[in-house]
Amino acid sequence: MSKFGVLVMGPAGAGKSTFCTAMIQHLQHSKRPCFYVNLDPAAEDFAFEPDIDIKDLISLEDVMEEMSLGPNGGLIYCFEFLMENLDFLTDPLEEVTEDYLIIFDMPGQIELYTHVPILPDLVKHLMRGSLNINMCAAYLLESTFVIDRPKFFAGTLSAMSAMLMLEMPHVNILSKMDLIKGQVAKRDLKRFLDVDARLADEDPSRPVPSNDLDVLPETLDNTDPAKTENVMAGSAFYQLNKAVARLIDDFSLVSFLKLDAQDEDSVNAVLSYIDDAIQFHEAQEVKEPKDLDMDPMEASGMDD
Ligand SMILES: Nc1nc2c(ncn2[C@@H]2O[C@H](COP(=O)(O)OP(=O)(O)OP(=O)(O)O)[C@@H](O)[C@H]2O)c(=O)[nH]1
Repeated sequence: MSKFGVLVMGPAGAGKSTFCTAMIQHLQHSKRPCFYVNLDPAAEDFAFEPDIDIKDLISLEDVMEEMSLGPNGGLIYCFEFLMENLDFLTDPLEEVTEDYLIIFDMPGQIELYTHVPILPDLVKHLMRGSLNINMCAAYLLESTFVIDRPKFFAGTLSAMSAMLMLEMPHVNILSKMDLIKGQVAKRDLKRFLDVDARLADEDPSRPVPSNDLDVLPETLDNTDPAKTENVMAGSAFYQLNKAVARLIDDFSLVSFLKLDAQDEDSVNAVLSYIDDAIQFHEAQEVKEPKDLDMDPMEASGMDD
């Protein structure tokens, strides 16, 4: 029997916990069970009480105080401690059935996704060990980053780095779409997302490409003389930006879904992509005849 889960990741403040809350609410409205796992040892004030909370094992505050570590070193220590005490996760997760969506709310320190091998080891344990969880990652970036393109490219690269490191299906998400207000910002977003974005406006569930090489020359604000120097064609900085954009573009590695956590249709659209990535519905369909208490011969059509 498989289990199904999503690892909600992204930089600090990207809207991970808000998205988890919106997903739990939406799943409840749809009468789907979910199991909420908080893996942020610094998180407080949950809208929904987690079913597993890493803070019951170890808290960042205690580690920082007792080990005299800073927030990043403390977080790595907490995850190393979790890896030494995996039963804390495994035992309760063993009980979760295949109709549940397991939501893992992750910390925002980007180091965890890019610098150390802890997360790949944890993901391997969840996906390949006895738990056998079909998982995907949901990587959130703030949509307002699109207006500040160097920030957006950096964010896109960090999403790509997490994708390469974790080797699991990824759903990349532009969060806080409600903040994209005003004609300039909307035009910026639309131009940035180009043709597919216009299609995505018609179908909010359609993923949109992460980048568009045509917008790159405007990557930097040309009203700022200091920055304008960098935009000059041929400058090393410009060429580097262009090469990075082309690399991402050529491999079509990163595309984004749009999310407004306050809009249930938007949450539903993102959830559909997550369900597809983990093949949630296929497993439920297989399960249906058993649920309906059908004769196995009848269910398989062998009595015809
Ligand atoms: N306008 C708007 N604000 C949002 C949205 N999602 C989150 N926020 C706000 O963004 C801030 C950060 O949101 P969180 O959900 O705590 O972000 P996080 O990624 O879990 O943050 P860390 O746990 O610090 O990594 C909060 O003030 C939220 O209210 C959204 O869709 N729209």
